[in-house]
Formats: sequence, C-alpha cells, structure tokens
Amino acid sequence: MVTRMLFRAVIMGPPGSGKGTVSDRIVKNFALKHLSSGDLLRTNVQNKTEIGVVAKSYIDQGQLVPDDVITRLVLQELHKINETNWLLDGFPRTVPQAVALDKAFHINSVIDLNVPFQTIKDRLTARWIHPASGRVYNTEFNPPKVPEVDDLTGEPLVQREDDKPETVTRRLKGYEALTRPVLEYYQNKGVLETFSGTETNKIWPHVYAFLQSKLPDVSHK
Ligand SMILES: Nc1nc2c(ncn2[C@@H]2O[C@H](COP(=O)(O)OP(=O)(O)O)[C@@H](O)[C@H]2O)c(=O)[nH]1
Ligand SMILES: Nc1ncnc2c1ncn2[C@@H]1O[C@H](COP(=O)(O)OP(=O)(O)O)[C@@H](O)[C@H]1O
Repeated sequence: MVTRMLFRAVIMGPPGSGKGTVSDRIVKNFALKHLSSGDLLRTNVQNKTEIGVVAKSYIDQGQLVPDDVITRLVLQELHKINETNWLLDGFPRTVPQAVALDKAFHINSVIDLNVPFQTIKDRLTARWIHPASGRVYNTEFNPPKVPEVDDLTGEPLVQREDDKPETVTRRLKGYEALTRPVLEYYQNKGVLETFSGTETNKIWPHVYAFLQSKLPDVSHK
C-alpha cells in the first residue's frame, strides 16, 4: 500500500527550542509538508473562527488549548495532506494527543530538540514573527533585513503576546508537566531521536544527517 511508504515525522522540543527554525530548513531540503499547530491556531485566532475565539485565551495565558479542540483541528488538516510525507510541529503536546494521533497515523520518527530552558528564555524575548506566513526572526540570531519588517512581503513584524517572560515561564512549566511524558511515550515506542545543544546551527547538521538516512530517495533541491 502506498500509505505505508509515506514518512510521518513529529518535531518536538520546548517552546523556543527552534522547532519552527529547524522545520523551515527541513522543508527546504526534503520533500515534506510542514504543519505547525501553533501557526494553525494563530491563523484561526486571526480569522476569529469559532476555534480561534476559544483558543485565544489559552494561548495568551501560556496554557495549552484543550486536547479535543486541538486534536480535531490538527487531524482534519493531516487528512488533507494524507498523500504526502509530512512533518508535524507542536503536536502532540500531551499523552492523550499522542494516543489520538497514533490511532490515525503511524509515526516513523520523532525529532526531539533538547535545548536548556535558560537559552530559551533569552531567545524568546528577541523573537519577532510575520503572522500571515509564520516566518520567524530573532533580533540577534536571524534579524530581518529591515528592523520589524518581513523580508518577503515588507509587512510589519510583531512580537507574540505569549513570549512575555512570565508567560514563557508558565509555558516551560507546562512543557515539563504535560509534554515530557510524550517524549517517554515515543521513547518506549523506539521512535524518539534526541538532538541536544544550545545553537540551531550546531544541531541542524545532525538532524540533516538523520533525515538523509531516513529519506534516502527524496529529491533534494
Ligand atoms: N540566539 C539564537 N536564537 C535562535 C537559534 N535558533 C533559533 N533561534 C531563534 O529563537 C526563537 C525561537 O525559535 P523557533 O524556531 O520559533 O522555536 P519554536 O518555538 O520551537 O518553534 C526564534 O526567534 C528563532 O529565530 C539559535 O541557535 N540562537
Ligand atoms: N498541541 C497543542 N496542544 C495544546 N495547545 C497547543 C498545541 N499546539 C499549540 N498550542 C497552543 O499554541 C501556543 C503556541 O504554540 P507554538 O506556536 O507551537 O509555540 P512554540 O513554537 O513557541 O512552542 C501554545 O502555547 C498553546 O497555547
């Protein structure tokens, strides 16, 4: 069956560990579709959809959106890209989400970015995003060509409401309590691949080599 040959990966790591940045590099180098639960939620918030209205208060407070809401949203999107290899970013974040995902798809690999919390706190205060595309900048690491302006569209960049220091602390605590068990869940299934470090540029070559070993037949750009 064709679906058996498809590559389904998840990228995990605490908020600010570089999931979006690494995912960007992955899609530039491998034939994978990237789906970010955070981007998906922010689009819904922006468009004031029913889900967006519910999700906003959770996101702004640095809390997770209820499992049933996010699971329905993400699975619906994944079914739309059923025919392609994909990389899921930001989901699952709880064990019930992982169980629900397992029921729908077979996950081949879980890429875990293991970055110290102090490094993350420093990074997130310098994060700027282009909401419409999900493009991510950092005033120190990858600044836009013109401050506070998106390189491609010229539109203004914004700082995320949930990147305020006190909200970041709450998100990191939530990660420890609710998401770390998901790493154990995947470890037990034998699909967890952990990449540790404090700099994306040093972690990236290892992720690249790992994916090359998993996706040998994918055409590289
Ligand atoms: N200083 C620094 N910033 C980084 C590095 N890697 C990513 N960033 C920035 O850190 C922030 C968080 O990265 P992001 O990819 O959005 O993480 P995510 O929340 O896990 O998706 C962004 O502003 C990135 O541009 C790095 O190696 N060093
Ligand atoms: N799988 C999920 N389960 C519950 N809430 C989620 C999920 N994915 C995203 N969210 C909500 O969206 C917010 C932003 O997520 P995301 O953009 O992935 O953050 P980061 O990339 O900084 O980890 C989270 O703090 C949470 O409120």
